[in-house]
Amino acid sequence: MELQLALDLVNIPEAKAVVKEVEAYIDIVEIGTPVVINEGLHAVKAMKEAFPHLKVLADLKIMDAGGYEVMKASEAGADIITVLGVSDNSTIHGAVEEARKQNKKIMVDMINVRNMEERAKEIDALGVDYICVHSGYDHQAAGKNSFEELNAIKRVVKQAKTAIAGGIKLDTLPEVIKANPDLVIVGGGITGHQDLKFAASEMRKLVKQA
Ligand SMILES: O=C(CO)[C@H](O)[C@H](O)COP(=O)(O)O
Repeated sequence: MELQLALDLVNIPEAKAVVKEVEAYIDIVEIGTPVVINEGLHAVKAMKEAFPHLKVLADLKIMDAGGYEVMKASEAGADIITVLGVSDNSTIHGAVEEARKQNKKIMVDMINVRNMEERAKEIDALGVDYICVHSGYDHQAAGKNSFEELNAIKRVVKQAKTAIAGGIKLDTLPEVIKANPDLVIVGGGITGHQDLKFAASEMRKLVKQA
């Protein structure tokens, strides 16, 4: 099981400073959607240049023009790029095709997908690398999480790795781990903790024990 740090509410220097503190405990660093909106793909490039040993995920949440967007993120140095599960199959197909050319990976974010099992099965057949259940900030504010959705996709996904994101904290991580995802994505559970190193190292211990 791997641990991904999501960086959402920071600029490029702040993002680098956070990663410097916790780089020993994480497998993947995510340049979150708000960072890409604020800073552009320069943020991906800057992170890859600063931490070439870490995998960098560009959380573009692609909804259209899958091939083109994946090409641009790849040029910036992203190793993994996100596409939305609610997008058209042709978008996901284009993203996967381009990722194969560039030797990159595609993660499909299942945020706001309603027919979770059925859609996860279809997306798995499109050859994506990760399928990620996700309660976004607006759902989290309404007290929701994706723990049940993880069990749902685990029942049907045969090829892709499974991942979960959205409001995971040190105290809820053990429950998440019970469902055995391949990847756990944590943002505020690390960046909002008073001791970043402690939170990241404890999370790593739990994730690697599983
Ligand atoms: O993609 C995101 C929001 O859309 C976040 O990166 C993801 O939810 C992880 O962050 P957190 O653990 O703070 O919820």
